[in-house]
Amino acid sequence: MGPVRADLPVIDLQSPDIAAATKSIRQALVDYGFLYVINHGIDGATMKSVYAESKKFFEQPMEEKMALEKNSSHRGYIRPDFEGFEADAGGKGDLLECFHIGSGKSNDANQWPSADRFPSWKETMESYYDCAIFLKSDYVCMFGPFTTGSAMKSKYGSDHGANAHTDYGMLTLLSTDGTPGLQICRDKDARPQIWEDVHHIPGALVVNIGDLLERWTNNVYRSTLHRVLMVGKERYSVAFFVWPSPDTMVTCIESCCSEANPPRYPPIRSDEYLEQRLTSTYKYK
Ligand SMILES: O=C(O)CCC(=O)C(=O)O
Ligand SMILES: [Fe+2]
Repeated sequence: MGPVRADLPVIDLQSPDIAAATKSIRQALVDYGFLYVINHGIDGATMKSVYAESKKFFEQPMEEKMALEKNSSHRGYIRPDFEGFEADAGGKGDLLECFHIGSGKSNDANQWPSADRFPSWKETMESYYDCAIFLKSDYVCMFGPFTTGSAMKSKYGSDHGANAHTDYGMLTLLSTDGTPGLQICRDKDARPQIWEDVHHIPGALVVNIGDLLERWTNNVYRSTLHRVLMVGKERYSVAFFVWPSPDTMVTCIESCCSEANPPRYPPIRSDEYLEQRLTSTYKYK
């Protein structure tokens, strides 16, 4: 028998019953750290163009892609076997290719393919980015009023997937081209680990919690271990990572601790935490 299907809740972001939707979101984040959202406002045409542009970029010869290799701000192209998630420390990196875009159109650290050969690349990616930012703001207000940073990653793989890992930031909004492979492991300490398939729901986005939010909520919300197994077919996905603004002090949220359940982690600035995590991920250079 293959892995079971993860029975993740589907949250309708246009639901008129906000109280019920909020309750389901909270429960899903406590139980799984993963959920689906529908009616999220990113239209099918935008999605389609992001995949078409990604495909065109990743299909280029390696030397063309390497001309935009990731810079010190972690923006740009990441070749296969470069991104090593900590969960596999000592092992090899992922056999996936990625392209990272960072927050803000004014951000000079971003790298873009040449406008001659990719006339609509930048515009397409920025348009998706803007939709995701708009969407993210609905979520972020649940956690309090602070501004956020973010990054977007377009990924491509054909033979091997992503090693088991948790995401680092606050939230991840994930879209895939429908090719299966994503799996979650709800109890990271269980042995053997039990993996469940996250099936594709056309048009839905998968939302999951990252380690920073787990830390912020004193482990009330779960950053769930996940991985991507390849099924011998090419697969594209786009992940949008939501981070708090760099100077945010991540100090245990009051309602998540008490005398009996004291904070497990000392306060840390958001940029310090993320830099530590990014540096250890990209140590394979
Ligand atoms: O491609 C996917 O389905 C998941 C990718 C992922 O987990 C990540 O980029 O952090
Ligand atoms: Fe991930």
